[in-house]
Amino acid sequence: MSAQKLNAARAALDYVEDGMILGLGSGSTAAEFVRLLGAALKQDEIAIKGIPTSRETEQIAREAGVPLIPIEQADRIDLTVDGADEVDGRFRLIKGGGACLLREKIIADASDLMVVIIDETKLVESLGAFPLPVEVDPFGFTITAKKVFDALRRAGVARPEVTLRRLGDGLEPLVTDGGHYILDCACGEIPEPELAAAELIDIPGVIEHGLFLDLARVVIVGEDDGARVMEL
Ligand SMILES: O=C(CO)[C@H](O)[C@H](O)COP(=O)(O)O
Repeated sequence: MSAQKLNAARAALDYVEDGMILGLGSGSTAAEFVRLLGAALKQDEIAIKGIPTSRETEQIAREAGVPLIPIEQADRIDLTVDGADEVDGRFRLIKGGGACLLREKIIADASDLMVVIIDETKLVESLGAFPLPVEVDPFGFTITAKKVFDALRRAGVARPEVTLRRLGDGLEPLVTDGGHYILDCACGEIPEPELAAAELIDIPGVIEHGLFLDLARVVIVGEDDGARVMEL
């Protein structure tokens, strides 16, 4: 775990208050937050209820002693703390490097506040160097992949490359917690993220995409010896 990720995760604890329902993000930075949260709950006299964004985070939360509730028991979520693959100056994000984007977006969208925790490498001038993950139904995914390519072209991406994400052995497709596939879309740059988002979500086989627009209100950038908190 890098010091920057750890420092970002630690700074996010300041946003946690007694009685909150918390969305627990996925990925290595969010996992660190969950572990620190578990340790803080043992020390402080506060109680929270967590809702994990992935099976992996659920496991980490259980090991850390963070109490969990099923999402169906919450009609709203106070705060979500999650990582990101890229963050631009308008707090627009690419997420889904860990293939958890659907649950992450459902939970972020249901939250009063989304706090994003990242290291300095995730800050970008414009989105798209990190391949955009698009979660699709396995049925007809080759047709959906062509439609995704066309949609990205219409959104101004010059030469998108759309690749099915596979497991480490390179043979089997990766299957998400929700039973879907991931298409990784190398774009280089996404000139108009809002247009790309609108085009992608219009495709029948697309379940969700990794562009998180107008969701994050706080970005905490971990540095080597602390953290910088930015609020919109
Ligand atoms: O979107 C995600 C998972 O779907 C993660 O938040 C993202 O990939 C960042 O991960 P890490 O903190 O390990 O760099």
